[in-house]
Amino acid sequence: MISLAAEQAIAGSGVFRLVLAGGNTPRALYERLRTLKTNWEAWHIYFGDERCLPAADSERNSSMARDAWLDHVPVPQKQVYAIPAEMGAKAAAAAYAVTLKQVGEFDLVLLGLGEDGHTASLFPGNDLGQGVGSPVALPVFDAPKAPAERVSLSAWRLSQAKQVLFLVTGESKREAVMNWRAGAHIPAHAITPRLGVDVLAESILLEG
Ligand SMILES: O=C1O[C@H](COP(=O)(O)O)[C@@H](O)[C@H](O)[C@H]1O
Repeated sequence: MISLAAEQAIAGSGVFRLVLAGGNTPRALYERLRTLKTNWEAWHIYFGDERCLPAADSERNSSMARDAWLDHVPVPQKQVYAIPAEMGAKAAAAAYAVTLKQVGEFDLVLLGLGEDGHTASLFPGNDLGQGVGSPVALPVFDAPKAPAERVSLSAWRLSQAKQVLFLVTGESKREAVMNWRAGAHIPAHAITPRLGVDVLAESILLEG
């Protein structure tokens, strides 16, 4: 799906605008993408969320993506738009909104799903930035998963995408997926691109 989305976007507009998920789930996929035959010069890489840690901290989502994939392919460095979370959540959210100012619809947004239903760094009970005209990026100070301070694209901005693909792996995510399927308003439910979302669920026994 990623390779097809890239081909179609590059054929249509000359660029492929991809938003990356963080966490552990996408690591294996990112490693596989190292061998993809594509025009890497056309790829523009954004991040759905980031943890407020020093720039090269190994727990950062951007570090994982670089280590697993981006440092191994010739994507121009200036086309990897990391969230400057080392500045602190508020300043980084404002700076990333400026970075995204000239960027229209993303071609593909990759997202994960936490056991509590969070996606990117949009956690249950927090402002998800769902309404039209919500801020592009939200500072988060009380994430229940460490670190507490983070930056997340809003649900509204993540939904400005031609395609959205959730990557979900492991039994521990089953309840969240079942709740989502049953219509529960978990944060993932707030991602509403015009063509809907795709969910790739691996190693999860789904009933019904
Ligand atoms: O903290 C985060 O969690 C979610 C899910 O991560 P996973 O390790 O369970 O796959 C991730 O999508 C998000 O980007 C990340 O910051």
